[in-house]
Amino acid sequence: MKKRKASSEIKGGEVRSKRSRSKDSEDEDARSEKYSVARKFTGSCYRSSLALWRLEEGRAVGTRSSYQAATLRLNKEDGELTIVSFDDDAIPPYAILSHTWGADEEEVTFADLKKGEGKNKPGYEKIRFCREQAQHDGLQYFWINTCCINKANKAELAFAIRSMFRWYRNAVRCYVYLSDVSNDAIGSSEAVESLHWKTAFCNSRWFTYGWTLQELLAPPLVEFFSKDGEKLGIPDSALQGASLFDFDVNEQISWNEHRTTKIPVDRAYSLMGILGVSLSPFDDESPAEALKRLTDEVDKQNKCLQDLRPSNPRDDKKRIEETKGGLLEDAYCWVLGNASFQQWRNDANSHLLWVKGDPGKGKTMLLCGIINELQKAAGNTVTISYFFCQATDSRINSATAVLRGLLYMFMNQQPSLVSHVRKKHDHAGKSLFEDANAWAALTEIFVDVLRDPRLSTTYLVIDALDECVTDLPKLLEFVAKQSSTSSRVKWIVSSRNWPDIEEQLEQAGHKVRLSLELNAESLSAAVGVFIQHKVSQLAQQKKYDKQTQDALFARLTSSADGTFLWVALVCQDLEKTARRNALKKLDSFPPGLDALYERMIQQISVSDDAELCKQVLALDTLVYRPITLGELVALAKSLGDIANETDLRDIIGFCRSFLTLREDTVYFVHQSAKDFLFLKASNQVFLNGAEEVHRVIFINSLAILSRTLHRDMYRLKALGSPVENVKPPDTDPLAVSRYPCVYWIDHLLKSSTNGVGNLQTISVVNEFLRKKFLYWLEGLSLCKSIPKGILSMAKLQSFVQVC
Ligand SMILES: Nc1ncnc2c1ncn2[C@@H]1O[C@H](COP(=O)(O)OP(=O)(O)OP(=O)(O)O)[C@@H](O)[C@H]1O
Repeated sequence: MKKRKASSEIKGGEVRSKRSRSKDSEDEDARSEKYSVARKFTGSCYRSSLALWRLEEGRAVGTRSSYQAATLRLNKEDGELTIVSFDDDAIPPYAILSHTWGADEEEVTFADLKKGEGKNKPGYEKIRFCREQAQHDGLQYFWINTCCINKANKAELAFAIRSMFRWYRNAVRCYVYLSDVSNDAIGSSEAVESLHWKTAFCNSRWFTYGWTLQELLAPPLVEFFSKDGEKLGIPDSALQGASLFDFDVNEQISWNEHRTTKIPVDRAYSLMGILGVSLSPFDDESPAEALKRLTDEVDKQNKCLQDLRPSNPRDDKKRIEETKGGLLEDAYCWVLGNASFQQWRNDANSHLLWVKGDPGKGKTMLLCGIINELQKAAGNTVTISYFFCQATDSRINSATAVLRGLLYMFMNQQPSLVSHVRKKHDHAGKSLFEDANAWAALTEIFVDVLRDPRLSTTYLVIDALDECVTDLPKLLEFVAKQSSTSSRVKWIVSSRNWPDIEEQLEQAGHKVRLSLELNAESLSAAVGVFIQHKVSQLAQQKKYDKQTQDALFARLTSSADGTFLWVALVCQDLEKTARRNALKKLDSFPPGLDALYERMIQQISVSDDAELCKQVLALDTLVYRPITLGELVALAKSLGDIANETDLRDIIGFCRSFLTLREDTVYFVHQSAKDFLFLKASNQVFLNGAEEVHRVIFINSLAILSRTLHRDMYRLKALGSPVENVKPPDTDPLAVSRYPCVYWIDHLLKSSTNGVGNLQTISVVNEFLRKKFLYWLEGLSLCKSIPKGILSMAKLQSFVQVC
């Protein structure tokens, strides 16, 4: 194999590769060498990505390992520049310079500084500018690509190219030095002056360079300066805010379309950081090949992220806030001044905050507010990963789902961390996150991420631990252990006052507890704000007079007992009550959440549709995920006389104190409503026991599946079509079969007392499997639920064996 000879240097954001490799060298060769370089990096890049040297006037001192970039420090005492080394996880705040390069001989290089030379070069002006600006901004450290990378060291150079986006992103400030924009017009009228620099600004070379795009996009704060060091008035807000993940890949690539790089292929490489992927430059690669390699890598990365996330926690947060009626800042901001919260936030030794309280006390909304506040305070200089468990949604009610969601959010904010997931995902694919070993794999990845020095200060938030239905003990053990290990990571979890949770979180060191019951005064004031908001909303909507408003306010205040949900449920009921009956109705709401639910079930019990309502409530309480109206109609067929969706909508309307419809899917208004029915009203809802309802769902499921499953349901024709590429037909033949397909075995197992089935049941199952087994597998695959199906089959096998 030929030895590859390549050298490159970074130029004003340009990577210049002096490629001396013969044309006929094979890719294989390049790849193998590239990987050997890449392997060398892994050792070092985790240890120290931004190493610093010490420089004194004209002379460098100190030690420095290979391929570490240098950052300059201004000595306060003598005003001299020093270069100092830091480990990656201990880098102090620094400024970074973005600029375009002048001629080679004009720039001050790393070698110049090492020899104590370069002060007479024109490029020293930038160093002087950056030093003064950083000093002005109270920053002792700054980084400039001309002189902080030893370009003679290939490994260091390649490492720098791959790390550049991160270095720009982690800088506290980025100064864009426009050497072709001057303030000559100063002294002219304000309008002329403004017009002058704005024209020069728009025409600046800086905007046409490929590499400067990432220098514009990555940093949290970008400021523009003329060559005279005058700050130009570009509003910071225009350059801040949206995460690059919010943009489509093609759109991001198009941003670079009109930019140039000295070496054409570098236009593709300059997109690496922006697109969040890492490639080592190949010799003799054409721009088209590089772009193809880049987009292939982005595709792999996207596939990995798609497989990783059970749902997007950011969307879940938005949905939860919306369905709970919108987040009121004044109803959660009390927590910011709370002593326990402040201790957790400010004390470096407090790593875990446990927010605990009874149902409906506002924990979920409080955590939504805390996330917003942390984001506001820290911007994108910290990583905030959060997850909202919801027992009613099987995608987000397990310990593995929590880790997947948190990891997904990490990757979203720090794409370089994806490498930890890719290591395993590239081999195993999606099953990595779903098979029997998923927990082991995910915890391993998670620990690697938490140990990665590139991870910035991090907040991890998990809401509603009590709604983690599968493997909660494992999750608690993991949280307790991990929250005690890393000082850069702070955790917040919330749950109801469950002794099991308390017991396991007890194991965590450095924890702080925030009990809502023990903060009754603050909570009561917050509920007061909420009541005020709800009363004025209702008054507007129902046109209440002053007397009704006052009576409503007084009644809600006296009975709420610090429970937001009680207020929300009463107001929801009043929305459906005629204005003239409001005061009368008001007196009928008992204080306390359970009493309120009890009254609501009583009301349903005396209505004309009592039986149907209870059957729907019973069925909805026992299904494993929220089901659509269509699925409900199909599953409820033999429960009563519900003939169609319109009837069903009416029934759900009667059950509105417990159920709500969103985009044709039936949800519980709140987890506590479902818990109440299951735990405290089971004798009213499950007239013949919960097993009987499970049995009906199981029987109906098999009937639906026997009717709808057949060969090639989506008419794919070709065998082996990847399920990711399959789109359901307009009229989906599986529309009502999805739920039964995935969950029929769960209902079968729950329909028998002590897990033992009778012979009649076994023969029904036998008949179904004999006739439909392969079609069922096809259905599971189209529902993307093969892993769940396999686990269910194992359970079925054990069940059949004991019969
Ligand atoms: N800050 C807030 N802004 C607006 N509404 C709020 C706020 N806090 C609570 N609420 C209202 O109170 C209801 C209950 O709040 P939330 O769901 O957060 O309680 P919880 O303590 O998480 O309950 P559970 O433990 O039973 O899940 C919400 O549906 C919402 O209507």
